[in-house]
Amino acid sequence: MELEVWKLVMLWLDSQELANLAQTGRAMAEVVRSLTAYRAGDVTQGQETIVVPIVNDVDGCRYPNFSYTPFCQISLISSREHSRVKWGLPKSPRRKLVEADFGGAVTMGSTLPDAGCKCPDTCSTSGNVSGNEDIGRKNIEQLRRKRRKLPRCGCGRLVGGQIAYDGASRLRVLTKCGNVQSTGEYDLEEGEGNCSQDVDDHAQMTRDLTNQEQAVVPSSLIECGPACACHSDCKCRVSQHGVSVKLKVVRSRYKGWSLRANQDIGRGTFVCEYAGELVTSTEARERHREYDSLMKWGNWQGSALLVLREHLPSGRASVRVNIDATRVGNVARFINHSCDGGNLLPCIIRLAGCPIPKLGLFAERSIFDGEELTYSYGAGVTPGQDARPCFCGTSACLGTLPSEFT
Ligand SMILES: C[S@@+](CC[C@H](N)C(=O)[O-])C[C@H]1O[C@@H](n2cnc3c(N)ncnc32)[C@H](O)[C@@H]1O
Repeated sequence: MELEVWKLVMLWLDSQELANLAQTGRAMAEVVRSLTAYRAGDVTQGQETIVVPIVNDVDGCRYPNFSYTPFCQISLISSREHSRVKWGLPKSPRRKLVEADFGGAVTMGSTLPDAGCKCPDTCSTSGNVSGNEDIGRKNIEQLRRKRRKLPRCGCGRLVGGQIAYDGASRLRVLTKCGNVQSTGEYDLEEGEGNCSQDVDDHAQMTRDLTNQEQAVVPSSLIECGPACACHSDCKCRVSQHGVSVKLKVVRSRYKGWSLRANQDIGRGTFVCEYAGELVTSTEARERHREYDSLMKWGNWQGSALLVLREHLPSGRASVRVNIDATRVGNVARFINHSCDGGNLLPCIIRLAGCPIPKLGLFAERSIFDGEELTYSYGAGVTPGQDARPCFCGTSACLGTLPSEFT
């Protein structure tokens, strides 16, 4: 069909016009090449402080089709409109990488005024000592004295009250079997449990939260948020500055795109949050159906629709948040599943004054430069009949990807 049109056009053009047309074609090809290079040079399109390159040594696919957003945004389109939008939402304006706008948007009319801290600049919890301050035992007394002058802050804590971050802003890691491993810092405030006490508390807490021994048990923590008085540089806002480590998006042979470390990453380091469109559960179900049918039709790499459920100790879900990063999302949308739980630890993060929790992804162990970043899409989820094959390649591989219709 196209060939016939081309012949028809050529019949109407004289040689000069043909030459002009060829020149225009070359110029347009150049523009397309530079746009492709720009897109492939940084998947974030300049919206993170760190450039994330795209590498493909496998096939001709230059870059993935989606629009980048550093933080979750509320979806303004219905599922019917959504199915007509092929290439994400209109690009969001360049943003300052502090999450005030996200917090502001979702807390409209529902800000919890008393939930935040009143710290003047940066918060004072024992885990939030500046990374430059070397906390040797001999300095503890000195720091204690310094702290007494500052207001005590309730932010930067795990569920249960333990300090969430160490002095270098690393999560005090909760492992897959549910133990906290201290990263070696000291708790400084009087009346606080020591590290071994934390281990016991967390082991108990995670036993309460799940019956599945090997499940990844997301920890839950609270950071300073829109209701707090402290500055955006506060040490209790670790997850609010976008991607924090060097990453790259790499094409893989069997799993489509994947996310890899582009530097060594220390255990407990915040890698990124899972950002995308926040959608209602009805909308999420409609999109799930749409993605399933797209999958049946062809060479589509799959959805990045994540359902975050927070459970009460009884096991009953208390909060459900649907984040769809398929058309609009951040680097987390490239993270593939691993049946052994992978090297990332999902952690529910609440910002003070913001009722919608988000999902942070932390290094569960030391990760080496070039290693693929993975986590489990759903431990204990029984795959349905048309579950897709899993290529995680681990000895724990169950053969199919976890998926459930919720
Ligand atoms: C959130 S996306 C991950 C990025 C995706 N690979 C891409 O190219 O955009 C989830 C999709 O990736 C693919 N995927 C993820 N983990 C996989 C695995 N272990 N084996 C096979 N495919 C996988 C599936 O198609 C899944 O629906």
